[in-house]
Amino acid sequence: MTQDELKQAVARSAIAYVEGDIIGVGTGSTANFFIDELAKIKDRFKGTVASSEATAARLRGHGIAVLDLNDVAEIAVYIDGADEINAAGAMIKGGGAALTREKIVASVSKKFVCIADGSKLVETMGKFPLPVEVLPMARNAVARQLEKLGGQPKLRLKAGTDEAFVTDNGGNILDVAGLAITDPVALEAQINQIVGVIAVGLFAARGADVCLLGTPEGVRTLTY
Ligand SMILES: O=C[C@H](O)[C@H](O)[C@H](O)COP(=O)(O)O
Repeated sequence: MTQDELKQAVARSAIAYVEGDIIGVGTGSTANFFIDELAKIKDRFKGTVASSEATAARLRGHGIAVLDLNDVAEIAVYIDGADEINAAGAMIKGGGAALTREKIVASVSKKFVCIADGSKLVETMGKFPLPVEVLPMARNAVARQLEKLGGQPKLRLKAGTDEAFVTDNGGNILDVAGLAITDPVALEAQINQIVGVIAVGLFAARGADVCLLGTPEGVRTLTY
């Protein structure tokens, strides 16, 4: 099975977790497969809250309503991919630069269902560089603080240019390599304290409740 086939399989399995009127929808290639599956049952719910402009555009392209989070009191389930996930359901996210909105939508959702191909399950997180969204004026100041934590931050660039990548929120991203994340909850709290950080792509204090993991033997369900 290809990685895309594994992603498609978990996206299909995630449909069983869709509940309530409003669905929280993540960002990325796995989330995109999920959106395509969600379109097939769009008469079963009222609308969605999107974690990025790209996700909102794909949902609207399928004729699915996208609501402003300010108009939504409660989300039963949030479904999204991850760059890494550990045995406790803590994740690194933000490879697709949507970490801040993903964290916000996840924070108001009762259940977080992570959908990922098997390669994302790791023992110790940190091989995937940890994305940190920062205010542009603070990017060098934040980078110096991240170095003190043992990381090697690198400013994410717009593909094929030497200009800084700009997120949906007007922020920049520092991708921090070299961290062996043995205590994700503590590191998330520590990075959140750095002035100039908008959000860190560690989802540990609020991790996944369920992970649907695509493997060649089938979809494994991990619950936390
Ligand atoms: O910012 C992007 C998100 O956190 C994605 O959920 C994450 O990067 C995983 O993406 P993919 O499903 O493309 O591997």
